[in-house]
Amino acid sequence: MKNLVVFDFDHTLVDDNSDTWVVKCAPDQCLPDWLKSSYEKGRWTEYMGRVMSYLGNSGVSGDAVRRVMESVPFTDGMVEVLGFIASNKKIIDCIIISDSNTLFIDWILQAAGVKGAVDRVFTNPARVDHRGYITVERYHSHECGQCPVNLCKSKALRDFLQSQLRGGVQYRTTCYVGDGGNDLCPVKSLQQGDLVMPRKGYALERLLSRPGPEGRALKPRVVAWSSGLEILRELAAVIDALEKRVRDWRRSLDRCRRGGGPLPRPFIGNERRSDNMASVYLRRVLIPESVDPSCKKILQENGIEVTEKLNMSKDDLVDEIKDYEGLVVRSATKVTAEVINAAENLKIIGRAGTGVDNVDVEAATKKGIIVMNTPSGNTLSAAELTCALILSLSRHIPQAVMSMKAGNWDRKKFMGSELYGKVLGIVGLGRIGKEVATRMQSFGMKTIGYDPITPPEVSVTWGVEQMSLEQLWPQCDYITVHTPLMPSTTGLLNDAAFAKCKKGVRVVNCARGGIIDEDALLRALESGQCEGAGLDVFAEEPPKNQALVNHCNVISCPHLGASTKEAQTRCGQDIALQIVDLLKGRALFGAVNAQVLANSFFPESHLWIKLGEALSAVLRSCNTSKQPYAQMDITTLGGSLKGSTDLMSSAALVGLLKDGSKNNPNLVNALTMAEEAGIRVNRKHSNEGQGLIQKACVMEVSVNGIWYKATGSIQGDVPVLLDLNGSEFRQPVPLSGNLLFLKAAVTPQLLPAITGVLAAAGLGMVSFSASVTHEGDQWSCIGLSSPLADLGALKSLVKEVAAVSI
Ligand SMILES: NC(=O)C1=CN([C@@H]2O[C@H](COP(=O)(O)OP(=O)(O)OC[C@H]3O[C@@H](n4cnc5c(N)ncnc54)[C@H](O)[C@@H]3O)[C@@H](O)[C@H]2O)C=CC1
Ligand SMILES: O=C(O)C(=O)COP(=O)(O)O
Repeated sequence: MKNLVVFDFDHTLVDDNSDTWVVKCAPDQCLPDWLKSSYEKGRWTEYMGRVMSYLGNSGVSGDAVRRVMESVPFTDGMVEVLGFIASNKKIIDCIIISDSNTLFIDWILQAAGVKGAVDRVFTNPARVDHRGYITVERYHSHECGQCPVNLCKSKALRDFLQSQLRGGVQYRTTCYVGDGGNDLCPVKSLQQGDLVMPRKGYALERLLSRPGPEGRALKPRVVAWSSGLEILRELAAVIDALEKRVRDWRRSLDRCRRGGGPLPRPFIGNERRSDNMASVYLRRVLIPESVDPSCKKILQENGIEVTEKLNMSKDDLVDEIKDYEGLVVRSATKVTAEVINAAENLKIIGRAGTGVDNVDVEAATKKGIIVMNTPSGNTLSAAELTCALILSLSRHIPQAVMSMKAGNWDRKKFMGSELYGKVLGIVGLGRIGKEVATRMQSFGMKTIGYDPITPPEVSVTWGVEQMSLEQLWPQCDYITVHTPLMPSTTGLLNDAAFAKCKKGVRVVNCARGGIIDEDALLRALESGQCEGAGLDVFAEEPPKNQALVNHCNVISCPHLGASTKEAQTRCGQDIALQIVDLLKGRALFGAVNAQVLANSFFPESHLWIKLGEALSAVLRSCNTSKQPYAQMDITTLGGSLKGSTDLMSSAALVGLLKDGSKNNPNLVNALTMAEEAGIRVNRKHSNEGQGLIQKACVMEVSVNGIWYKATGSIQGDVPVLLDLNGSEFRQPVPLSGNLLFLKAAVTPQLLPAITGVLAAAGLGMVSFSASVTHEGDQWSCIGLSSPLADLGALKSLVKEVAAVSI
């Protein structure tokens, strides 16, 4: 039996509203007032029709709209969720029911390469008409009094379920993931055993948590989510439950075979784990600091041996790490290049938290070790501590507490100032920066900020106006930093920046020591340019130099941003589950250095990885000079390989670099190793398949100015060669086994002479393919029962010979 996942689109799969995103195409990126005010409640599709006509009339082409739509951001973790669904298609069907339109959804899914996860989309039909304008129509008419006129999601879902039932498909569990008020109607029709996943902080969650009938009468289980990881976990649990059923069923079958029980009913389900190349073997994990116990428990429940050894010195860690395939740390453990290079077996470094500045990610990548963190587990706790420090600075709470404990009652000394109406500058508008902004706005603070990546039109939707740092410094009463520690953020707030600030500015650092230059801060505090600082983090932890900590206007904490029960539980669980998901080949979440692996969880991707490796093995064998490679060009062809170019390039490099390199190349380090070996890598995708071949990979390598080229594809479950060095194989050559490639002018004597050599070596011919003749020569590929050890005897018969075992 299958499971069904139903997604809303806007603010669920994507982190914005695709219909309002389209305004970015409009002249000056805004719509005229007459158009905006023409919206009538419940008649959104008609309004969108007018918006699209307006865009058409303004000269905005369908292609221009498509380009803008392709930039709509996916919600955190949703691409991974879709990847997971795509790799479990045998047991998960997935549909989208949305008030957007067919064009937008299609473009956005296609651009992210996740369309394969979705079986059906129920939304307003849209098309580009003969004028090049986009037109949108209502999805259907319905009689539900509670939904907008164009779409009742409940009816769409009911109709789909009924038509599936007619086709013999009944779902075991339906999981509905949504955010908005119009998701309430379908959710009410779900049954016991189903699951509703409302997005945290959005209308659906509020409606479901009301004490009224909506919340109470609901039959399905409700689990709120804020990132795709939580959805992934629920879906993974559904699959685990299914796998348990498979195990139980097998046991019953065994019993029956031994004559001990009735024949169990046939079981239909996905008994095969996705066998992609990202699956990693992990037996032992070391935890050298205090990580929530749930981490150890989850890892152990999944058959991993866990050793906790706290307070290890650097040398102890260098000694100890050799025996482990996994390492889980927080911020105190410094995972230096020395530690990494001593870690002979290490495959994963898990950071139960956000910042990875304590891990030498570059050294890990070079060694092919995956580094992953739990990016959202402690966001709220860090944001709350930041707010607490801002409040404490404004009212001198810590100093007043200390004074009272010393027996004083000093009301004058601790005169504060209100936050209301003050300006808070937020440098770094990522997860934590955003949460700080929305919380401090409730105190009436004006929030301004700077972030080189977060678009101003996005931050403005949560009340933060962006500007340059030059403009920001002089306006702020308070400044808080929320960037990672990197060369570009080290000393971001330094003497020069303090000089530009308002006299009496107060600063908070809950991100990383060093983002605010500590010496400059002390000077600013002493001169009165800075009136107070709230510090949770220090350049050196614990700080040996106590000058800042001891300053009367500094309030400080020993790196407590993530130290809440909730954050620790989330981070501990998240990192363990992420490791388990990776081991089981389900999904890759939170990797900071192995994004290329994320695509390896899509169906068929393991075959494409195999093809990349096989093509490079063929080309490697052609390079008889054994000179180093200067360049590799990879082109993927065909729409469905869009998004797989990087993965295929890394796979091809793995194949190319395997020869003669000391380090083991893998998908994580292939690109870095190629760079080190001086190989220029060019990656390209073209949506056009070549001739009849709709999906293919073309790989070319150059050695000493000579180019070798192979084109391959997948047929059934097998990588095949279509073309070698310009000679086309009309009958594709399966790339497996012991293969002999020969280039020669076609003569009647050639084949008997070759078979004679093979027979003399005691080898049988398993297969034979020949290319079309190219410039008088033909490439042949002979499959052999065993590898031919000595190619010498063939060299006198042919122009080129290469042997490879795949
Ligand atoms: N005190 C504590 O216990 C905790 C500290 N942290 C620290 O907070 C940092 C931020 O965490 P998140 O918000 O989750 O990360 P995030 O990745 O969501 O946001 C960081 C933002 O900084 C921006 N940024 C990068 N360079 C910048 C620059 N030069 N100027 C301005 N902005 C820049 C990025 O574009 C990004 O939007 C982490 O890197 C970590 O070091 C995180 C959790 C707990
Ligand atoms: O997650 C982060 O970046 C933090 O700074 C939290 O560090 P911790 O896990 O508390 O050592």
